[in-house]
Amino acid sequence: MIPELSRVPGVLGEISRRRLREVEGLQVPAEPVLPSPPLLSQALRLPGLSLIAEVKRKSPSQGEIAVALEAAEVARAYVAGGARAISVLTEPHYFAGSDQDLREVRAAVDVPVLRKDFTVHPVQVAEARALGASAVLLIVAVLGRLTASYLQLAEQAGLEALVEVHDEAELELALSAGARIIGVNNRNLIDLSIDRRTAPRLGRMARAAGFRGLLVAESGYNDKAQLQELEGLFDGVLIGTSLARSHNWQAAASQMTGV
Ligand SMILES: O=P(O)(O)OC[C@@H](O)[C@@H](O)c1c[nH]c2ccccc12
Repeated sequence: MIPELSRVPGVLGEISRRRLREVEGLQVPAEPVLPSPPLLSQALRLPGLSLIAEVKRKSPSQGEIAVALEAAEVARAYVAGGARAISVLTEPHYFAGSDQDLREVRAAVDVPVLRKDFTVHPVQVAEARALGASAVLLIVAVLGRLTASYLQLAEQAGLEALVEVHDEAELELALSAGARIIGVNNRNLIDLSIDRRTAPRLGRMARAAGFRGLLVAESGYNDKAQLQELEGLFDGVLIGTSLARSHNWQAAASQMTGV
């Protein structure tokens, strides 16, 4: 169940290999006492484009975004601004996230919480459940053919999965693995470049291939006008940097949602 990470190039390979070294010795956490969290799919099925707002302190592409932010406070403001789900980065080194951020966000808001991390080991799926996440991120460029196994693992743990793709071959893999929620990342995680044409292109391709599940466009959105081309094709949009960087998180989310 451990992906072959030596074949993953660029920054994505670097982060994933480091993450594996950090998590491989961890014990599977004891069964959570937390009640079942709300479903990400339900939030995405609401009418219009659902905003998944991300708690993000820094990133390899942007450097420092909002290093001092308080996760629960930001998440509450996002929800007040109309976000229908919260994404919490828990990778510690490149993104300055933590498991504690996720716990605090879970306790602070009622909407579904996505554990945004580089899933490279089964223990992370069990951990996500124990932390109160509704869903985990599965990056096809990292997991390759193991994507289907991790999807199963997530389902067994009572979690949904956002299956992330960036090109045609990854989309095909996600579809054949049986993904129900597909995220199309506009950012190339190997060289970190952004191309906002990626999401509409792969989104249309997924629908043309008969995909009836949920579609999320990810990365690189700075204002509401840029969301227009997603309407009617995507169910959700994942926004981090431009929201986290703003000085009024509620107003920034609200500007995107119209709430
Ligand atoms: O900050 P942005 O450009 O709004 O992007 C958010 C989110 O899509 C991005 O954080 C992301 C998408 N896929 C990832 C995988 C790992 C880490 C981070 C990500």
